[in-house]
Amino acid sequence: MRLGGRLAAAIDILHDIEKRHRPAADAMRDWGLSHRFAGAGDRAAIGNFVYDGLRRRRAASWLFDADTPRSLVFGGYLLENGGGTEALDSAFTEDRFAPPPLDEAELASLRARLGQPLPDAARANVPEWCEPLAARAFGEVWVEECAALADRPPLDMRANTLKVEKQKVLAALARTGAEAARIATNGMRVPPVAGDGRHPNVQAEPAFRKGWFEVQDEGSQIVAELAGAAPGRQVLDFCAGAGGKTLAMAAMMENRGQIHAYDADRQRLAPIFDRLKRAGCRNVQVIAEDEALARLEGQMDLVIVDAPCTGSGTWRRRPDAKWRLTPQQLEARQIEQMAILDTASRYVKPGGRLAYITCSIFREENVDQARAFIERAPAFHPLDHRAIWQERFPAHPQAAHIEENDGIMLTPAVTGTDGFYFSAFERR
Ligand SMILES: C[S@@+](CC[C@H](N)C(=O)[O-])C[C@H]1O[C@@H](n2cnc3c(N)ncnc32)[C@H](O)[C@@H]1O
Repeated sequence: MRLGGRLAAAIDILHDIEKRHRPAADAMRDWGLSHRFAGAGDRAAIGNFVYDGLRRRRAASWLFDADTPRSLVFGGYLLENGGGTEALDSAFTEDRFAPPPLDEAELASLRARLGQPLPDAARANVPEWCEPLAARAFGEVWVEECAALADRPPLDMRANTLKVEKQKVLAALARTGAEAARIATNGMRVPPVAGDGRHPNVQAEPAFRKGWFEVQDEGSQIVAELAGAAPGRQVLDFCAGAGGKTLAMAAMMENRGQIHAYDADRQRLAPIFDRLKRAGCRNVQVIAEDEALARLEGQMDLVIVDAPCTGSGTWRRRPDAKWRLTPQQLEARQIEQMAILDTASRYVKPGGRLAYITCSIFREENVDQARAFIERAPAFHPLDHRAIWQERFPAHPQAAHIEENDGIMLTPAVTGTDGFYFSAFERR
């Protein structure tokens, strides 16, 4: 396929996403199934057009003065690749599968706006109702912080030290372009793709099948490290899901002590069994029965709550979720977070630690929850987050937003990772 056909395909996929309110990944997959002639390179390029348009929706629609699949794809293309309207001309003239060329209104808007500084709202690229939330979270740098959430993400991995050292994994992955990550101890990173490129399919590598590494955002690795799991401890991962944090903690514990992995939704735990086996984790007990959970009350050295949240910190990877999110969903997540913190705290033993994690950037799900929890649960007090960070990552004192009593915030702009929040409390 040539550029014109690829752009047209991206527009079709965005129409499908919009009309049927479905996740971008599902629409992409269905398009692939009904267009089997498209090769891997075509799919990657089309995927980039779809995701770039969604990441930069406000900027693209400002450029065209229209919020349509067409303006998202063309705008995303121009913003990502630079250049003027002539960059699109060849797509229209040399390909009969191309979308109709730019009309007078589109050209007029582009002539007036292309090359002009973007207004704040367009640069931030978040839904209008999220702007005050972002301003509350980041103060005067909210536009820069949100703009970084609209960039293409890197591909991050974690070397599994239960099996092998990071250097050996990096050597095995040499042809993928993976390098040591900046902060996470066992992190490895392939930088964001450029142009119509795509990330290597690392899960097809023999090293992956051997359990030498996991695909995991560096921010997720960092918060797992901050939680403080150590060999010999008794740990409850209360929202274990597919086990991303569980696996990282099992490696930190060198398979000594015990991790109890629980999730209210058993279906979410399904992938954990294969992952544990592949990674060689032998100290993880997946909790399937409520009685088994009840026996842990007041017994745990560490309970981690990787809470269900809006996922606003992951908008680089799931930009379609950014536009689907509603204030009602934010409110529902806050109510769940409160209830889960209260329940999970029962399992912490005196002197033990409760770690609260979200992949959200909103204070409403982060600091507000941490402070409200302390109010409700006087047996707990916040730990010194500066000390926790300094102990774990002494070489990177500036790499996160840290407030001593209020927790640690990782962001694409400051940490170079997805957005994450971490706070920890100790039971007296
Ligand atoms: C952010 S995800 C967990 C991701 C996982 N820890 C990882 O690192 O891969 C949040 C999880 O919380 C679970 N959850 C939601 N409500 C819960 C509750 N009341 N108690 C325990 N888990 C809950 C969800 O099923 C979901 O799997």
